[in-house]
Amino acid sequence: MSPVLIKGARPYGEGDPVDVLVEDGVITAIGSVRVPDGAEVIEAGGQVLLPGFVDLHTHLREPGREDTETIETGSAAAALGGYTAVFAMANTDPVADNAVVVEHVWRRGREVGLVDVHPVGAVTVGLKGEKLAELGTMNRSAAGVRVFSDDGLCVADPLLMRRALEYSTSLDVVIAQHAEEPRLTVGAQAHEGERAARLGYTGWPASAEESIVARDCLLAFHAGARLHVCHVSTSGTADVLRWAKDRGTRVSAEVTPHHLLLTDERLTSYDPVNKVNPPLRTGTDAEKLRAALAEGVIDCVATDHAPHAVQDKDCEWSAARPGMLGLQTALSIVAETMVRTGLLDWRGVARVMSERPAEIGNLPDHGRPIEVGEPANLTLVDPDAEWTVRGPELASVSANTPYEGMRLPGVVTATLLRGRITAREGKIA
Ligand SMILES: NC(=O)N[C@@H](CC(=O)O)C(=O)O
Ligand SMILES: [Zn+2]
Ligand SMILES: [Zn+2]
Repeated sequence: MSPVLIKGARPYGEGDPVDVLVEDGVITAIGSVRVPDGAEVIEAGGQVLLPGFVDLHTHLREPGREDTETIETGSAAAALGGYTAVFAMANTDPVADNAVVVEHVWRRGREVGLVDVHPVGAVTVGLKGEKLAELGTMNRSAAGVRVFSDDGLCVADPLLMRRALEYSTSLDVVIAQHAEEPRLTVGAQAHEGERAARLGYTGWPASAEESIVARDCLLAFHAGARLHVCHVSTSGTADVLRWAKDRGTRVSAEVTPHHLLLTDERLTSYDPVNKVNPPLRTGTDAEKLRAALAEGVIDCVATDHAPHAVQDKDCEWSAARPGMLGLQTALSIVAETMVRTGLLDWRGVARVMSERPAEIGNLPDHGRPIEVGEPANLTLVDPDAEWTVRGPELASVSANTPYEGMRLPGVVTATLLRGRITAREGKIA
């Protein structure tokens, strides 16, 4: 593997530009560095250098729905979006609820080699919410599963959730919950509020999320277990998290880029590209979520990248599947909602997109400081450049981006995985 010299980059967007030399997958020099023989040179021109992003919440759809995304195409989207590691959710077909499936996903991710693909294991067999899957077997498999979730569905039974949390403590793994009380969201189509009412959609109330988060925080507290809350969407959930953290609960939480930027005002377009679970909420929710992320009450950003086929999106709202693409647009949405607004600086972006997710997902080689001797998982971002989102040009098989045609700030210009360039100038290397 040839050395890579990143010339004139600003780590965390701070200070004067420096050269960063990468050899054998490790950062070996930072400062003013002479170009070594055979080195690939990246002229950074003062761009922002960050630790490679880590996504705790991705749907890669393989096995089962390769017509919408594969581990290969999803990995490409991730690398182009600045990611060096992703956690692939278990709601595949077959479900990733056993060692065979999680090892398959993990191996395929390694073969593709663009990002580290860490399979999430299901909490319950077949995501049915009836009995616990063999968490220990998945944890001890080659895939080394460290995050478990029934995402797409909520582990609604409190006894089962309690057992999962208690069992998780002996494995030192985290249970990630899709917080949705199913009894409160029967037939739900959109955020419960004035807009949904006017359009005649059954509402998805904030309380369906908040009641599960409150319950789970209490269960986790009493079990001494680690809980991770997926895609926080309401300001009330942020309040519950603040309370739970204050009393010492081992809880972490993520917010998606779309819940930071988009609101239920989008409903009036009737375009199912805006249908997602949990639904787009109000402008006040989005504002409070941004503040909670800046404050650390919400730990990190996760994409909930959810590719869907044309026939599952280009249809009547009520028949459409929920979910939207996220991997290639996440950095730009964070730049727009958090950096341009002054809520986070680039060091803060490193925290919410790399360091915290790596800690929560227990990835010791990711989210590391940009220092000599550290693994070279790195992302170079041009903070001043802008680009226009075009669904069909994204690397995903699917094209269901809610940002179609939008001009966004922040362009990922290079991604390095263990010292190897995986993406460069918008192309897979
Ligand atoms: N977010 C979504 O709307 N959809 C996800 C499932 C999920 O994250 O709950 C999917 O798998 O399509
Ligand atoms: Zn979910
Ligand atoms: Zn999801």
